[in-house]
Amino acid sequence: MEAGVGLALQSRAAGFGGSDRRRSALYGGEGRARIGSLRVAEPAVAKAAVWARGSKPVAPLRAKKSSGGHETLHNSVDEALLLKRKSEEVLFYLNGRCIYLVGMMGSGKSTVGKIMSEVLGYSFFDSDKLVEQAVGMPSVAQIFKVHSEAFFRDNESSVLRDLSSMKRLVVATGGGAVIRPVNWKYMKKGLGRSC
Ligand SMILES: Nc1ncnc2c1ncn2[C@@H]1O[C@H](COP(=O)(O)OP(=O)(O)O)[C@@H](O)[C@H]1O
Ligand SMILES: O=C(O)C1=C[C@@H](OP(=O)(O)O)[C@@H](O)[C@H](O)C1
Repeated sequence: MEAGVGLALQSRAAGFGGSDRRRSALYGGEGRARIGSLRVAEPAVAKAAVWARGSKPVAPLRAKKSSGGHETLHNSVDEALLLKRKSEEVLFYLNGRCIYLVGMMGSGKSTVGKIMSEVLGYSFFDSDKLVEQAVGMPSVAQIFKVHSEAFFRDNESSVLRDLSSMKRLVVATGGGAVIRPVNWKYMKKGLGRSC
């Protein structure tokens, strides 16, 4: 998810898309990312100018040598703040539509989802937790162990089906949810529901 945030930022810097009005609102007209500051570990990035909101570009930031020898870029930006600003920016366009976060295990879906849901005034659901509650077991690992992965996946699909009829949700899916095509059907149905 960190890379995802970075990508989001890169796409912001490169011109995120959308109307000119929207882009100028996001980037202050210069077509550049106007962000607070950024704390992100990006592989092998030598230098970057970070445009601080409301000021001239700050001096290019020197990459720091990390133990692995790769240069990484660390800035002092609060990703949570960045996510909050991004959520505020997209809220108008969502019109109550749900947000489904997909990604590898441990990529940050739940962490990011909770932050976004607070800003958006949406309900947050972690599909893993809903499956644990539905099955009455304390963890996904236990479900895998006592029942099976297929049993878990069946319940995961049932949870996503139920969520697909709701609105104003941020849903952090399990890393393996994307394996089943039916889950994509449910997520797309959920995305299509607006206020
Ligand atoms: N942007 C981030 N920067 C650093 N650590 C993060 C970030 N997002 C999540 N984490 C950490 O990574 C781990 C997995 O995050 P989590 O949200 O549970 O991932 P997922 O829901 O995709 O499995 C947690 O320990 C969390 O604190
Ligand atoms: O990738 C996977 O197959 C899984 C990822 C986990 O979700 P997180 O991505 O929330 O860790 C959880 O659904 C289960 O352990 C299966």
